[in-house]
Amino acid sequence: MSKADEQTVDGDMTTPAGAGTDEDTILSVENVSKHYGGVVALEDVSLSIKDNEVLSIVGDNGAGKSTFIKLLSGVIPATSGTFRMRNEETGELEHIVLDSPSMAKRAGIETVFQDMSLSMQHDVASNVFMGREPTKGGLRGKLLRRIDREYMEERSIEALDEIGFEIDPNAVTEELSGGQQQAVAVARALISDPRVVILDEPTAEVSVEGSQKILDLIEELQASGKTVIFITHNLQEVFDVADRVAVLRSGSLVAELENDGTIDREDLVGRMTGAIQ
Ligand SMILES: Nc1ncnc2c1ncn2[C@@H]1O[C@H](COP(=O)(O)OP(=O)(O)OP(=O)(O)O)[C@@H](O)[C@H]1O
Repeated sequence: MSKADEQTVDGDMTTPAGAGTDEDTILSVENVSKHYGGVVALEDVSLSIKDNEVLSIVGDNGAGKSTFIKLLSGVIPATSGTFRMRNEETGELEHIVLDSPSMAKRAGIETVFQDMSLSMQHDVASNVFMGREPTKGGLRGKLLRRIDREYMEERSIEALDEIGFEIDPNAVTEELSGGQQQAVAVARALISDPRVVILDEPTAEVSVEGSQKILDLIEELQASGKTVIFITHNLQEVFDVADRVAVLRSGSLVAELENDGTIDREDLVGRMTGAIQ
């Protein structure tokens, strides 16, 4: 059953999913623009991302989707605008600076880019922990600390199991299917227990079967309390798993729609192309 159907059947009609008040917001994007020289990639985008929702970002080629997630993941700085994130302790939305990937990670935002940035010749456990290898040993500085391979393998199995995949931690990554590789990339993102997970076209290079597993994985992430931002060109996937849809066109946010069964595919396409203003 698609998300829209579920909400039509089971939804609380008094508070439509994602209807959102400020208290629901986990990440607030405020008047954000990105210009590359004279090219306007994003212009004055404001969007509240709700805690624990699956938000899909759609738009035609060049609409600004990649730019938007590069800003959220600290890969490129915004030209102007503000980001605020809910502080878990105080409950307040607090200004965050997203000037580098490590700052985004520190804020609790992890991104799985379309290329997944996996090291294909290395095994699964090495990829899950890439750059964050746990160590053990090192008695009063006399022994060198060494990588805790046993822990890496155990934790990789667990992390993959949590998202519904059973993959040998010693398997060479290039020998996995596209869907399994995507799962390894997601498991790596989850190792630091982020609050917001961004998936950039996770099904683009994956078989139909694999795509369904990725959609299930998105639902698992949501069930485990994560907020998911999901970029796709496949509108059926949007209808299946998104709570809300944000439409970008020529760098502007032109629509925010609840996936409550009322979105008309042609209307959505029209908003993406500009046929509907
Ligand atoms: N590094 C860059 N330098 C100059 N212009 C850029 C750069 N990156 C993106 N742009 C421009 O910014 C605009 C938005 O591009 P972006 O890649 O964010 O769109 P997109 O929605 O992700 O497109 P696609 O679906 O094709 O990936 C486009 O006009 C693009 O040509």
